[in-house]
Formats: sequence, C-alpha cells, structure tokens
Amino acid sequence: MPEAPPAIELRGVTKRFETRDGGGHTATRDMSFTVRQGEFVSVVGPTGCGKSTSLSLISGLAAAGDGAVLVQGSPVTGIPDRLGYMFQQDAVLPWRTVLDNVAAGPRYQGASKQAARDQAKDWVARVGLAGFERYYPHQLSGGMRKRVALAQTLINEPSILLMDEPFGALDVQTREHMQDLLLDLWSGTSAAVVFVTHDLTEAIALADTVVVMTAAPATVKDVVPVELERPRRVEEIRLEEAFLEVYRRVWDSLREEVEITRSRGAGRVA
Ligand SMILES: Nc1ncnc2c1ncn2[C@@H]1O[C@H](COP(=O)(O)OP(=O)(O)OP(=O)(O)O)[C@@H](O)[C@H]1O
Repeated sequence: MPEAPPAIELRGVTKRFETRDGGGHTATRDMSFTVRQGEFVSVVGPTGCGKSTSLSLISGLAAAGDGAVLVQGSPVTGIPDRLGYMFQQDAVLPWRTVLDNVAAGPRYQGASKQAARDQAKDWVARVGLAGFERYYPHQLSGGMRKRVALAQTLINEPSILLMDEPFGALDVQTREHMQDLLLDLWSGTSAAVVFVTHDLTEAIALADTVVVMTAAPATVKDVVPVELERPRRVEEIRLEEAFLEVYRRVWDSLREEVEITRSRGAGRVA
C-alpha cells in the first residue's frame, strides 16, 4: 500500500505581504516542514519572525507565494476540511451560554438543536465545566473561558489543529492545567497539531517535535525531536533531566535568532 501523505507539508514556502507604503514584507522564506497525522509539533521562534503566518498558510487564510502547502497530500486552496484553529483571543460569543457556544459547531454542521446540545453537554463535561452549561462567558474566569474555547474547537473533531499561543494570556498555574487538559483530550484523537508559542517549556512539554524558526523572514532552523514518554504531566515533566536536555538544545538553537531580532530593535523576545 502506498504510504499516506503527511497531514501537513510546507515545501519551500515564501510568503510576501504587500505593505501600506507600497513595498513588501517577506514573512516566510523557503520554509519547509512536515507534520504527520497524530503528531504534535510546536513552533518556536523570535517575536515577529513569521510563526503565525505559517498557520495562516496551512489554514488557507493566506496563499503561499512560492512553494507549496499541502494538507493530506492536496494543495491548500481554501480552508481545509476538519480544520480547527485556536487563537490567544478566544472565539467565545458573549451572548451565548456555555452550552450553546460549544454546540455551535455541530449546529453549523447540520445537527438538530437537541443532538448538538447533547454532544455539547458531553464536551462541556470533558473540559471540566459540568454544571456551568447555562453560564454566560462574562460569568467565567479566563481559564474557564479557555476550556469553553477548547471544547468549541474539539467538538468538531478536527484532524488538523492549529493553535496560536492559545494559553498565552493565562497565569502560569491555569496555563499548566490547560496544557494537561489539551494533552488528555488530544491523546484520544489522531489530530495533527501545530502549536505556536513563545514559551519553550510549553513547547517541549506538549510536543513530539519542536520546530525552531530563524529571525524574520522565518525559515526552519532546527527540528528537535522530543522523545519523552506519554502520558505526560506538564508540572512534573519539566523537572526531568531528559526534558532539560531538550530545553538546552532548543534554546541553543533559538538564542542566536533571538539576539539577531533584539539587535534589530524588536522589543519582545521569545
Ligand atoms: N496580513 C499581513 N499583511 C502585512 N504584513 C503582515 C500580515 N501578516 C503578517 N504580517 C507581517 O509578517 C511578519 C510576521 O508576522 P507573524 O504574525 O507571522 O509573526 P509571529 O512570529 O507569529 O509574531 P509574534 O511572535 O509576535 O506572535 C510581521 O512583520 C507582520 O507584520
């Protein structure tokens, strides 16, 4: 049998945006990496290097200039089927209850109101919010809202899951809970995940592979395997020697790119 194509493949992708002054900005340059079905890939790189742009390319929200972007072996021409996308800013609608926010995906896919609500109830429980079905988003903490957003995304059973600093605004403890929850829920699926983060601990704790990007325009500098056993508990794994070894390797690779970015005057660093 022929081997299945990777879930995601970027082949030599260069993306140039037009700027308001009539010029252009190259966000990615000759970028190549692959993600297997069921693989969790974290992407790290200096601030502004082009990490989010790589997600836009995979999602079909931005078109590649040169090179090719493939999902399940086919060139991306619009939003691929069964794609989930989570941003730092969640997409929870303030005028809908928790249950109806989570039920929105199945409703959109044509499920009856009752069937969508039954499915949503199950997902609300899976993210630890049983009993909060009738609450509105303003009645929830930031971490609880994030749980709603996770349920809202995962209820659609994405086979490709793109996450752009989804836990970036949370305090450290809540963030670790969310990371563990994500790993628990993802482990029951075969979704390919691309997770963009500035937090190296988060990147390594979650991933099978860490892709390190260069300073802008982003290209792949290093691909680091994370051979740590699963299931993982984030607060425990980060203290292990094997984890620290991967951390040192990733940081060694990233440090130079962060310094280049700093020397160009960018404020925030990875
Ligand atoms: N639609 C667009 N039009 C013009 N320029 C863009 C557009 N999207 C991104 N850029 C530019 O491309 C560059 C890379 O942006 P991108 O958001 O991909 O970087 P990033 O690595 O995700 O950033 P950060 O680390 O700050 O989250 C930036 O200079 C940004 O201004």
